[in-house]
Amino acid sequence: MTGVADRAGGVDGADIAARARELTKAYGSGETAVVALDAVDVSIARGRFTAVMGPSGSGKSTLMHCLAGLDGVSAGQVWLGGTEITGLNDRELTRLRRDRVGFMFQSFNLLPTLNALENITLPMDIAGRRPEQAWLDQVIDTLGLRDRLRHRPAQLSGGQQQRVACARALASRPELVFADEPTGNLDSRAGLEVLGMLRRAVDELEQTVVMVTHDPGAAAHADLVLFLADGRIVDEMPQPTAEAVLERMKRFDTVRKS
Ligand SMILES: Nc1ncnc2c1ncn2[C@@H]1O[C@H](COP(=O)(O)OP(=O)(O)OP(=O)(O)O)[C@@H](O)[C@H]1O
Repeated sequence: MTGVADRAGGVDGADIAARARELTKAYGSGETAVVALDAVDVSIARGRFTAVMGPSGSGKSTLMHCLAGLDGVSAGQVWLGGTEITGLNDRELTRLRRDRVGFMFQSFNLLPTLNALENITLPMDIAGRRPEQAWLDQVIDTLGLRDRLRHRPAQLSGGQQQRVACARALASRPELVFADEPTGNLDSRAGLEVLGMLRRAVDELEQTVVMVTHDPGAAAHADLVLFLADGRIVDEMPQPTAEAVLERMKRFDTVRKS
C-alpha cells in the first residue's frame, strides 16, 4: 500500500511547498500531556489546494500552525520550501513567514485602529513592499470590499471582517496561504466567494493553499483532502466531492460511537 508517508518521500523536493517529517507536538507534560500531533509525515504539493479535515481535536489547527512556523514542535522537522524552519531562530523565522506566507485565521486578527485597506496592506507595509495595484484591486473587488475600505473592523460585519482577512492573506501574493476555517463565519454566498478566490490564487497565480475546514462543501474546492484523526494523517482523497468527503467524515463518527 502506498501510504501518505511513502508518497511524501517520493515527491520531488522542488514540487513541495511545505513538508513535515515525524512531526510530533505535545502540549503540557506528565499525566495531563496531550499529544496533538503524533509523528506526522506530510508533504504539501506546490501550486495545489489542500484541505485538512478531521474530527474536533484531531490536530488540524496544530498541524497548520507547525507547518507555518507559528508554533514550535516537540520533535521532528518542518520545511517551508527548501528551508528547514525547525532549525531557525525567531528572527529568521519571522522574516521567512513574512516573505512567503499569508494567513487567514478564524479570529481575523485585524487591527482595530486601522481601516480595512490599511489592514489589507499591513503585512506589505511592514515588509517595505509596495502592493501590485492591479492584483490588489482584483482581490478587493472580488471580495466585494471596494465600498468598505475606509471602515474600521468594528464598523464591519463578521463576514466583511473575514473577507478583509482573506484579502490581507492574498494581497502580497504569497507562495503559500494557510487558512483556518476561512468560511466559518460567512453566509454561503460570501463563503463561495472566498473559496473561489483561494481557487483562483492556485489556478491563476500558482500559489499554494492549505485550508482547515469542517465543511465538506468547502473541502470539495480543494485538489486533495487530508484526513486527520488523533494527531495522525489517516487518509487522503484526491479530487474530492462534497458527498465523498461527507461519507468519509461519517466513518469517523461510526468509529467513535462503536
Ligand atoms: N495551547 C494548547 N494547550 C493545550 N492543549 C492544546 C493547545 N492547543 C491545542 N491543544 C489540544 O491539542 C489537540 C489538537 O487541537 P487542535 O486545535 O489542533 O485540533 P483541531 O482538529 O483543529 O480541532 P477543532 O476542529 O475543534 O478546531 C486537542 O486535544 C487540543 O485540546
